[in-house]
This record gives sequence, C-alpha cells and structure tokens, in this order.
Amino acid sequence: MTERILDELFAVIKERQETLPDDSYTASLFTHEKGENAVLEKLGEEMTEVILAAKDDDTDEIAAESTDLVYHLLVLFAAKEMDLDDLRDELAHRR
Ligand SMILES: N=c1c2ncn([C@@H]3O[C@H](COP(=O)(O)OP(=O)(O)OP(=O)(O)O)[C@@H](O)[C@H]3O)c2ncn1[C@@H]1O[C@H](COP(=O)(O)O)[C@@H](O)[C@H]1O
Repeated sequence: MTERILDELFAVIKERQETLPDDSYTASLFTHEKGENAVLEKLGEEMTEVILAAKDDDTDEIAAESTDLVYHLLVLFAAKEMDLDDLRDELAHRR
C-alpha cells in the first residue's frame, strides 16, 4: 500500500468534483438534491456505524466503517475547498 493513499484518494475525489461523471458515487454527493446535507448525513451515519462496530468489538468492521468515514470526510474537505494540508497543519500545530 502506498503511503500517499490519502493524497491519491483526495486527488480522485477532486477530479470527480470537477468532471462529475454520471456513474460516480462521489460525483453524486456533489450534485445531490440535498446539497451539502448529503455528505453531512453520510458522515453522521458512518460515525454511528463505527461506534456500533466498536461496541461489538468487531475490529474488521471498525476498520471498514472508519474507511467509509474518512472517505466522506475527504469529500467534505473537497466540498469546502479545503485540502489535506489543512488537516496536516492542524495536527502539526498540536504536537
Ligand atoms: N473510497 C471510496 C468509498 N468509501 C465508501 N464509499 C461509498 O460510500 C457509500 C457508503 O454507504 P453505506 O455505508 O450506506 O453503504 P451502502 O453500501 O450504500 O449501504 P448499506 O447497505 O451499508 O447501508 C457506498 O456507496 C460506498 O461505495 C466510497 N466510494 C468511493 N470511494 C473511492 O472514491 C473514488 C472515486 O470513486 P467513484 O465515486 O466510484 O467515482 C475511488 O477511488 C473509490 O474507491
């Protein structure tokens, strides 16, 4: 697995945001009739799914749902015209 996988995924998300292919789930989040609420609702759902997986002590499910959560968080960053450096800078600031 490449160390830059988050950057690579974020680049694909930005590309989908620009080109809006019909068959892309990511694009559908940017064009949803609910607007920004579409991704905000998914973030809430995925966070709940992480919590339920944790309550079940199901580490495979925690990893899977956390991956859904991170993906939707990156979609939110793109929607807000932020990028991964905003996250890195904030983390570095706290060291
Ligand atoms: N990493 C992801 C990714 N993670 C999660 N998801 C989608 O997020 C949604 C999660 O929704 P749910 O948890 O509700 O799961 P569900 O399968 O819809 O329904 P349930 O039965 O679980 O309720 C699913 O549709 C997943 O496909 C993702 N969709 C796309 N990507 C990546 O985004 C990039 C662009 O992909 P396209 O959007 O397909 O162009 C590619 O690199 C993809 O791998």
